[in-house]
Amino acid sequence: MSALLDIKQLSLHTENVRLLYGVDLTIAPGERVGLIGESGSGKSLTAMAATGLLPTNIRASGSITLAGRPVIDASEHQLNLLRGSAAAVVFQEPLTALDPLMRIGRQIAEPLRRRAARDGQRLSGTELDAAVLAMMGDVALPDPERIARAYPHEISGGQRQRVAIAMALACKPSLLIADEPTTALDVTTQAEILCLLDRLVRERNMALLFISHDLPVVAGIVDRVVVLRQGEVVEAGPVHQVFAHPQHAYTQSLVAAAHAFDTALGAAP
Ligand SMILES: Nc1ncnc2c1ncn2[C@@H]1O[C@H](COP(=O)(O)OP(=O)(O)OP(=O)(O)O)[C@@H](O)[C@H]1O
Repeated sequence: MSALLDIKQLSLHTENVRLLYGVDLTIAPGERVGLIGESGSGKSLTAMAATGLLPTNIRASGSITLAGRPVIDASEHQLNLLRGSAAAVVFQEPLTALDPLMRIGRQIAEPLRRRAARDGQRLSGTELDAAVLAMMGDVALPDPERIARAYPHEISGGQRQRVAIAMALACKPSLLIADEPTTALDVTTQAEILCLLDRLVRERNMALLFISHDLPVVAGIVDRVVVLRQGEVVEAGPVHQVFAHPQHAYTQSLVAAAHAFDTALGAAP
């Protein structure tokens, strides 16, 4: 089966700094891959490069193919055709994705309308309202009628992340990129959002690129992991294998830290 996302020998650099060195990362349709590494290792830049969202001061070399189309050096028009339908991104901070001055219902309606137009459909106002409420139900937002009328600052952080997920899913992407989607949330809400993503990705048969610095978080949701350190891939493989037998000293330290945390939790009164 041909890859949905195929990154080969991706290097990124600014005028005078190398940020990523020869990264390879492939995701098949429906596959779930974790990209892990410490802060500053290049995880977000890899995701931005995959969707053609790199800051203008960063140059890329190597090759990236998304849904069979080249991404590096693609025009904005070509990238706009890929964004949303081939891949959609959920960011760490949901407010990044939300317009503070627009009601939640309208924000979810916009990608739904665009997706329908792309499929050659024109939704009436009533159909669009119904689709928005259905989408809010899919991401388990409570009291959807009230939240549809609310502004982003009037709902909780966890609810905002559910809205951002709804907006990403409204585009029906083949690949969902989740860039540390639970880091800004408290522990209980983190677990709920992880469960939600896990369920939605399975139900919709989407591929997932899950970015995190936290190996145990990733382990529960992906099939395979790629470990980045200082801009280089140091290890990659099936998640259970990497967890049980980490080969690289850096991965070993991540696994040891996770076990130490579990032990500390087990010992807590
Ligand atoms: N526009 C930019 N110009 C120059 N350097 C940048 C730019 N954006 C990111 N970097 C640098 O590239 C490196 C990788 O950044 P990136 O955001 O991909 O890390 P990350 O692994 O996602 O970290 P975190 O977990 O903290 O989000 C960092 O050293 C960062 O400072």
